[in-house]
Amino acid sequence: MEIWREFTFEAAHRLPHVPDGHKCARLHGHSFRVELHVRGPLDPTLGWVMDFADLKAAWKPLDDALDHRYLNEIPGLENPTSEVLARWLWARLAPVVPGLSEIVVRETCTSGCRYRGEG
Ligand SMILES: Nc1nc2c(c(=O)[nH]1)N=C([C@H](O)[C@H](O)COP(=O)(O)OP(=O)(O)OP(=O)(O)O)CN2
Ligand SMILES: [Zn+2]
Repeated sequence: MEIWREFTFEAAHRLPHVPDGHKCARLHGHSFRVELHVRGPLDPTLGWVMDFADLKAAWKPLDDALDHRYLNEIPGLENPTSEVLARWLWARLAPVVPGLSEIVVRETCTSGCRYRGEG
């Protein structure tokens, strides 16, 4: 079974490697949305895969690191695309969230990235 919890944070970024004239080279901000998915067996007594509160606790240090920040200044996020951010989050969350199966990063309502720990 799989559960998920969604988190949001506000941050600014710019994409330094886009072609000349690309709008994303300019400093701008997003209300980022992040889904953390966890896959595992249903505990027969507790009736859950994992307490949603445990996901919230795992997210807290990431929120502290990202919310109301300029992402480009954060080590590892010098080119803060959704893809780079998803991989950056995975590296920090996989060691502390057993069964982490997927991270979804949404920059806007219509675009985002789904990452399952592959290359
Ligand atoms: N593969 C990726 N492409 C783009 C990323 C990204 O992270 N990965 N990021 C951006 C920009 O950050 C941009 O802010 C978001 O892109 P886009 O969806 O194009 O933004 P809009 O909502 O403004 O889209 P419109 O259709 O132009 O309204 C760009 N590409
Ligand atoms: Zn952007």
